[in-house]
Amino acid sequence: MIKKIDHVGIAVKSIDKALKLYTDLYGLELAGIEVVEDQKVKTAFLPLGDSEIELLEATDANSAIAKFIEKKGEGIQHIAFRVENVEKALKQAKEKGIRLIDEKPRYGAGGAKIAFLHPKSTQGVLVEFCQRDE
Ligand SMILES: C[C@H](C(=O)O)C(=O)SCCNC(=O)CCNC(=O)[C@H](O)C(C)(C)COP(=O)(O)OP(=O)(O)OC[C@H]1O[C@@H](n2cnc3c(N)ncnc32)[C@H](O)[C@@H]1OP(=O)(O)O
Ligand SMILES: [Co+2]
Repeated sequence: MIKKIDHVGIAVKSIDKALKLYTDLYGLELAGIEVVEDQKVKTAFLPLGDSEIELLEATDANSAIAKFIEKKGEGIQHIAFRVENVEKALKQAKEKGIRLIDEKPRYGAGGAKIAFLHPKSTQGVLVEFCQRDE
């Protein structure tokens, strides 16, 4: 079902500040910055091999990212698995009794279709299913 790690989502207070580390020290290239209103986040994608780093900054106090940082501080917030078809993946997860955060796909950065599983069902890892129609 999952084909690869599409990206690792890292919650940061400031993308500008975090970018210095990812570009200057790690030598990654910034591929793009996109605000995803629906998720109340600003994202910055940095390709890394077959995957990407996604830096996430809250655009609103009610953002999942704002709450995450409030409670846990900055850090790895989710892992995104690339799937062929998000709807199918959600159906399979639901059939296996996995608690869904999203019953239907939502808009993801770069026009991806994304949906989240609840960490309570996934050994404490917030998982994002991510479909990109390349
Ligand atoms: C757009 C872009 C893209 O890729 O295109 C994105 O990624 S958007 C990325 C940002 N958007 C999202 O993350 C959307 C999905 N996330 C959510 O709906 C929410 O963050 C959530 C439901 C996972 C948690 O909501 P919340 O913080 O209000 O809830 P709570 O604080 O009560 O958390 C409920 C339980 O989940 C745990 N918990 C909360 N957040 C995480 C996390 N990131 N990873 C692992 N566990 C987590 C808490 O410790 C708690 O466990 P305990 O009870 O044991 O303490
Ligand atoms: Co993501």
